[in-house]
Amino acid sequence: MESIIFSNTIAEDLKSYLANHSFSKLGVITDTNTEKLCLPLIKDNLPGGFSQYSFPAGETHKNLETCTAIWQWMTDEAFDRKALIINLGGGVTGDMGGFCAATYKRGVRFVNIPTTLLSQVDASVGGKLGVDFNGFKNHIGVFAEPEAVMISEVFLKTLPKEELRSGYAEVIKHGLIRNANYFGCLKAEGWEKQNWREIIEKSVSIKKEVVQKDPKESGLRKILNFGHTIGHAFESYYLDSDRHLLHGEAIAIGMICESYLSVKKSGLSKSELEIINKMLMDVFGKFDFPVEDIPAIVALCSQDKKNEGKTLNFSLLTQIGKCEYNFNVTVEEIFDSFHYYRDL
Ligand SMILES: NC(=O)c1ccc[n+]([C@@H]2O[C@H](COP(=O)([O-])OP(=O)(O)OC[C@H]3O[C@@H](n4cnc5c(N)ncnc54)[C@H](O)[C@@H]3O)[C@@H](O)[C@H]2O)c1
Ligand SMILES: O=C(O)C(=O)C[C@@H](O)[C@H](O)[C@H](O)COP(=O)(O)O
Ligand SMILES: [Zn+2]
Repeated sequence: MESIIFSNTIAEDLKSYLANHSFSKLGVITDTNTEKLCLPLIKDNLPGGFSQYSFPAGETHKNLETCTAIWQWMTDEAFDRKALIINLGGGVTGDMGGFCAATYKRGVRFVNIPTTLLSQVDASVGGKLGVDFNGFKNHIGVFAEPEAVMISEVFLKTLPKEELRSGYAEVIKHGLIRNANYFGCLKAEGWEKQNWREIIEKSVSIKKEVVQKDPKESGLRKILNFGHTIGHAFESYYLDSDRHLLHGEAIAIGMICESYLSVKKSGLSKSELEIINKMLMDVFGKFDFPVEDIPAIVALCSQDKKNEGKTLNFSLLTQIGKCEYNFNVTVEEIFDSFHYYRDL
């Protein structure tokens, strides 16, 4: 598994990391925001002559077209197999930059420097890399580990509040699936004022523990996907619309719908469902969407990676802090969960 370095002095720590690792060329991948806001924090400590590529920020650019541009840049820069790539950005940069590195000339090494809360607590750990394809989330990708992940809260200073909140959805997920005490300590009111260092370290330890036991998601790792079967469907469906949802916002909707399904299918109590709903509604509010959209959103669930054949497999809660996987859910039950959410 990759080494994860928590750093209060990211520029110095990166400099010494690079001094201790040999590479033929250094490439830095950013998006347009992290180029402006994050690269200046480390740039002076990078070796002269590094090459940089920036793609337009946002999920709509997490696709094969952007990968082609990145692979072209690597080719133009004559990166060989001893090159090292640094992915400096959020989950989109980490997933896509990592995917490009892991496939270029069958794989060059890469280091992730996650700059959003979401990517620090979740996306940069566990080696899931990839891009969206024809409306399906992370449909094309590989598992490959970065050489190292360097996490620093300094980047969070410039992060917009809604992006911080998006990351908080994955934090809530970690408590719900694996640690009831952790969930109990998470704030709803005043959620934006927290000890992020403690939260990042706790979430990373939960994610690492699960991934170490099942790196390629043959079983247990599916619990990290709680809220995502339905959440991804919402995220994809509204990607190009004025109802656009951030990843965590979509997962928050997914976690409410899937907690409702957990009452029906995996024994979650109604009282715990209400606790979960209150937490998520207090933090995220209610997402309004037309009833006519429901069939198309439900249809997107059919491409979820946990499914086997036509069987829709969900990861569901048995209680707060415990999640199990491979629950077969019918299309009608998914419809019910959407109506439940709308009626809250
Ligand atoms: N691989 C995994 O295990 C995993 C886990 C969770 C999510 N994901 C993926 O991660 C993506 C979501 O990640 P994300 O929320 O980080 O999205 P993102 O990478 O799009 O970043 C969110 C926004 O914040 C900006 N930004 C990044 N760092 C900043 C900073 N320090 N200051 C100001 N702005 C900054 C970005 O430019 C972008 O506009 C989704 O594609 C999701 O599927 C992957
Ligand atoms: O690491 C995992 O495993 C996860 O499922 C973490 C999720 O938060 C993340 O969004 C992941 O990218 C989803 O993966 P996918 O296999 O459903 O595309
Ligand atoms: Zn996620």
